[in-house]
Amino acid sequence: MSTALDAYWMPFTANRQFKQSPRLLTRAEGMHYIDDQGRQVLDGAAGLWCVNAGHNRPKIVQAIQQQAAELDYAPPFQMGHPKAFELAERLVKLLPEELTKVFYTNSGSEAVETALKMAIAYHRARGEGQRTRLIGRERGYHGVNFGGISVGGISTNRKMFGTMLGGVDHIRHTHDLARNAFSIGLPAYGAEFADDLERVIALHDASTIAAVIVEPVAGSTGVLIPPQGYLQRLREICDRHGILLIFDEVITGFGRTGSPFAAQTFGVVPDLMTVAKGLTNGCVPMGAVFARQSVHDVFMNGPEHLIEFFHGYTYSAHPLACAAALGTLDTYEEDGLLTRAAEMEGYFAEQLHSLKGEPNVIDVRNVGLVGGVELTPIAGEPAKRGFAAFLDCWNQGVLIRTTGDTIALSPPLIIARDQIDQLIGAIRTALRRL
Ligand SMILES: Cc1ncc(COP(=O)(O)O)c(CNc2cccc(C(=O)O)c2)c1O
Repeated sequence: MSTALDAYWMPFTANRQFKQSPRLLTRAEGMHYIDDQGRQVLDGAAGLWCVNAGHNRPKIVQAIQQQAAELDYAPPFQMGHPKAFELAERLVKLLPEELTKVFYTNSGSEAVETALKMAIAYHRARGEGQRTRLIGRERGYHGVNFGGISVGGISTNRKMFGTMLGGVDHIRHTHDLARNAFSIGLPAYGAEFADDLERVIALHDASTIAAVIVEPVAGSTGVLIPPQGYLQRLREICDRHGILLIFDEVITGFGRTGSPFAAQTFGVVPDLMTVAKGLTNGCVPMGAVFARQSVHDVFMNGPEHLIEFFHGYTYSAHPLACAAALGTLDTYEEDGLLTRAAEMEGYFAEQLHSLKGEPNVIDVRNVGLVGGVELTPIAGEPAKRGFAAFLDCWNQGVLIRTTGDTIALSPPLIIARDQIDQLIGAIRTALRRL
């Protein structure tokens, strides 16, 4: 099948290189893709960190098919449909009890923009409208909209887009190769890195700061695992200064770290939480912001006929997305997937860390069913070794993600031991050839 490739301008892709040698996926089932050559490819990336239940799960497919035939679209402004409310009630039951409200979006980037706006509007509603500054973290990834790249800390995601990135600052990242290389699970050193927030607060004064946003596990930058005690310290500092803490759980949400959410894995409850990806098992675009009752209630003042929060999207709470999410939660619950990463963590870590000592491996990091293998960059050609590893694994029939010179693994949570062996074996073979 020869598909014309010219018109589609692809996202986050080396378009010219791809179109010279395209990689097209045509089907998927369970742990595998089928490419346009009929090759079976093991999915070591859950698509893009999102297909947590594995591909083409029947309950999800049926839910989408049925919904499309019943109610194709319902306006979410001043109108509703039952599944939007049913889904919100089910999601809240999976969350830490403090998080009781669900605001729907259509992606992780939109969830981040929503949370940032919600944080600033919250302080205004409390009479502290001067709290407009947002604090992100170096190496953070919070999607690609202007708010997300402003609080984000990856220069390649920011440098092309001008100066609309004001009103933010960043705390330092938590990567510490010197002390924490090859840590199994949470690194022992680095809780004190959270104290960098006190430096930023001293510079700007807490009275000007609305929120801090971090990924509990920094995914896109190359899987940085939070040092023991680090997130707890961030929480304490935010509480001390009346600053909202936002956990961006677009990647860690829905079982990735061994609990439904990283907040539960690490025992720290944020004030706002952003999710997407695993929310619908990647099948229909959807995101959400989970909020504490205390945040929500500050908005619920004034005349009852007035809109309390002037924000939302045409496709918020889309019926197809809600149906997909409900089918996804059914599948997670039936297969015990929201805690299976905790059961598989030990074996996954054992196999992943067996890569220590392979050529150019300078660190291995893991928690739950997410892992990072950091490689020595080729001098003067950053990311080239990483991409070569990706291509070599692809040619072996295994899909991995690489970010810079780090291999990022986030397989569907249904992965079996022999498939973990296949995944790690393909990486080992690739590393010995690079
Ligand atoms: C923490 C976090 N926040 C927001 C987003 C944005 O979500 P949307 O893409 O749905 O707008 C993300 C998305 N993260 C993401 C998306 C695509 C690829 C990769 C990768 O690291 O290979 C990571 C993310 O990881």
